[in-house]
Amino acid sequence: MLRIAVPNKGSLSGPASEMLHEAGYRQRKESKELVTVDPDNEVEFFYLRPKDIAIYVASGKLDIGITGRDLLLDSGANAEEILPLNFGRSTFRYATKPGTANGPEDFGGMTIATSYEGIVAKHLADLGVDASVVHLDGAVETAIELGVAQVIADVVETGTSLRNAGLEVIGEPILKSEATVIRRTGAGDDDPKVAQFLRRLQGVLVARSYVMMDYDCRAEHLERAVALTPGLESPTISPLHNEGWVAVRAMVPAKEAQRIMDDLYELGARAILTTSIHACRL
Ligand SMILES: Nc1ncnc2c1ncn2[C@@H]1O[C@H](COP(=O)(O)OP(=O)(O)OP(=O)(O)O)[C@@H](O)[C@H]1O
Ligand SMILES: O=P(O)(O)OC[C@H]1O[C@H](OP(=O)(O)OP(=O)(O)O)[C@H](O)[C@@H]1O
Ligand SMILES: [Mg+2]
Repeated sequence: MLRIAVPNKGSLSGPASEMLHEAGYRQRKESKELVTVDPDNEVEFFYLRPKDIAIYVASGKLDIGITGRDLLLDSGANAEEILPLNFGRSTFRYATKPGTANGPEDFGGMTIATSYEGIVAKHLADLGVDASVVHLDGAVETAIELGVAQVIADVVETGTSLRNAGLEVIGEPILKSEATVIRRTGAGDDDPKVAQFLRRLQGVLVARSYVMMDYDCRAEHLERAVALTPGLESPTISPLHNEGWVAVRAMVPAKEAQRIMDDLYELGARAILTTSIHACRL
C-alpha cells in the first residue's frame, strides 16, 4: 500500500485534498480524521502538519508527501521535489518599517523574526550577514510593532498582511514557493505505484489548465488554423459532409482559449466550441 502525507491544516490542506479527490482518491470526511485508507486504489493517506511532512517522508516511513517548497527547504530534511502542483503559491520575503534598511546586506546586528528560521539562517549565512533570528509561530508582522525584531521574514501572498502592519518588502524574494510532491532523496523513480500516483496528479494539472477546442474551417485555411491550435501531439482533422470543409479538434491552454477563438473566427472558422476536460493521461 502506498503511504502518502497530506497537509491536515492551513493554506495547503483544502486544495491538496481537492486535487487528490479530482485524481480519484478517497479523502477524509472530516478534519479530525488523521489517517484514511483508500482500499480501491491501495493508498493510505496520513494527514500531518505541513511543516512536519518533509521529516516523515525523509524518514522513509511514508513514500511521498504534499507540502510547500518553502516548508521542504526550511526543514532541511533529506527529501526532494518531484512534481510541482500549481497551488499554494507564495513568495518568501524580508519586510521592515520603511527606512530601516536598504537590503539584507544592512541587517548586520539586527533581529529578524520568522517562522522559517531554517531558510533565513541559511540565506543570511550565504550573504555573510551576522544577524539574530528569533522564532515565532505566526502573526510575525506584529513583532516589529512590539519591538521584538527590526525585520521579519515571512510568506507573502497578496501582501495584505504587510500593508496592514505598515511594513514594506525589502530586497529580492528569498524564494518562490508552491505546493509540491516530495519523496526521500535518492528514493529513485522505479516504484510503479508512485509513478501511477504522479500520472494521476499530472492528469489533474493538465485537465485544469487545458480545454478541448472544436471548430469547422475551410480546407484551404487549415494550415493557418492548425498553427493557432497545434494541440499537444497534433490536432485531429475529420472531413465534413460539406465538401471543402474540415472539423478540427485540439487541446488548447485554457488561459488562451478566448484569444484563439477570436483568431480562428477572423480566419473564417465557425462553430468554434470549447469544452472542459475532466481527467486525462497524457
Ligand atoms: N497566504 C498564505 N499564508 C500562509 N501560507 C501560504 C499562503 N499562501 C500559500 N501559502 C503556503 O502554505 C504553506 C504554509 O502552510 P501552513 O499550514 O504551514 O501555514 P498557514 O497556511 O499559514 O496555516 P496556519 O498559520 O493556520 O497554521 C507554505 O508552503 C506557504 O508558502
Ligand atoms: O500576503 P498575504 O495574502 O497577507 O498572506 C500572507 C500572510 O498569511 C499568513 O498568515 P496567516 O493568516 O496564516 O497567520 P499566521 O501568521 O498566524 O500563520 C502569512 O504568515 C502571512 O502573514
Ligand atoms: Mg500561517
